[in-house]
Amino acid sequence: MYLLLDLGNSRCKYLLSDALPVVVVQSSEENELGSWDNQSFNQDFWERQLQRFQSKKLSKVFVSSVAGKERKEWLEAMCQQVLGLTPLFAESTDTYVSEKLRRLSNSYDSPMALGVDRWLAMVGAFELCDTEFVVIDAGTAITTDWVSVAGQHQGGHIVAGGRMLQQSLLGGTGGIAWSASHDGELKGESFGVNTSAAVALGAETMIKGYCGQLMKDIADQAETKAVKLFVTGGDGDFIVTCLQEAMKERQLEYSISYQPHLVLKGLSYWFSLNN
Ligand SMILES: Nc1ncnc2c1ncn2[C@@H]1O[C@H](COP(=O)(O)OP(=O)(O)OP(=O)(O)O)[C@@H](O)[C@H]1O
Ligand SMILES: CC(C)(CO)[C@@H](O)C(=O)NCCC(=O)O
Ligand SMILES: [K+]
Repeated sequence: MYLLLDLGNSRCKYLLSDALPVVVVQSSEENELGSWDNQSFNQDFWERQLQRFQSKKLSKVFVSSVAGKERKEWLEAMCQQVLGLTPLFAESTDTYVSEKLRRLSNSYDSPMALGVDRWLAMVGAFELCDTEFVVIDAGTAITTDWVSVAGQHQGGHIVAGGRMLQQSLLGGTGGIAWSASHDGELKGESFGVNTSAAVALGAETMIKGYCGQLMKDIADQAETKAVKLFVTGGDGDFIVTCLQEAMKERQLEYSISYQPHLVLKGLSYWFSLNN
């Protein structure tokens, strides 16, 4: 069995699979899919999470991690201790060659500086279509990446996600935190009439505005009309709604594909084909 881990900023997603690459990432007789909250990387908690894989006859552990070097070393030591295996970490590379021998090219001058979750999500999407595409990963951060028909990464965005937008306000201003602590339920429809609602609805509006501008920029700059939009991440469902609204306003008809496990899918291809 292979254990694939997508270690995000707040959650860790895993897939147990008996074969690589994983074409359809879902729970089945052969595959087990799940996730846990990072719990601030509490040692005991993580040991318990990994212990559940001790009975699975693992041969390899493959990891996508956006954490720093120290955290990777910590995870490596824990996998060695609990599972008796040294995990292999995926990296952003200059080029990825697909199953159909098409090339996906990283646009960064230092390819490894591109977040590996972004690269793997692009790899996952690249294996799903041979058109121009955009990947939006709405997790702790929202990242957007645009890839041409020829597989050239055209660049992207990194934006604070919904929860982070709200937390930065609560953390950065004493008055807002105090007022929010005096709120009960969220009150207001699209405009909040207490602090928590004002902050939450403000964050939603920011994200809606971002999606609207993104659709405008894609419509203006895309090479083709057959752009495919791939959406993933914990807030993916909200992003899908926002993109649909934005497309309706502009009479655009791009297809949207919600792929909750795009990073795990990309991780399985990256290790299966290019390593
Ligand atoms: N149970 C949950 N725990 C934490 N966040 C959640 C949960 N359910 C939905 N979310 C939303 O998902 C977002 C986090 O997304 P995701 O689960 O993709 O996290 P992540 O993998 O840590 O993020 P990233 O991919 O940016 O590292 C949060 O902004 C939050 O709004
Ligand atoms: C932006 C995040 C944090 C999103 O998870 C991750 O992709 C990352 O650490 N990226 C490195 C910076 C970059 O992609 O340019
Ligand atoms: K993300």
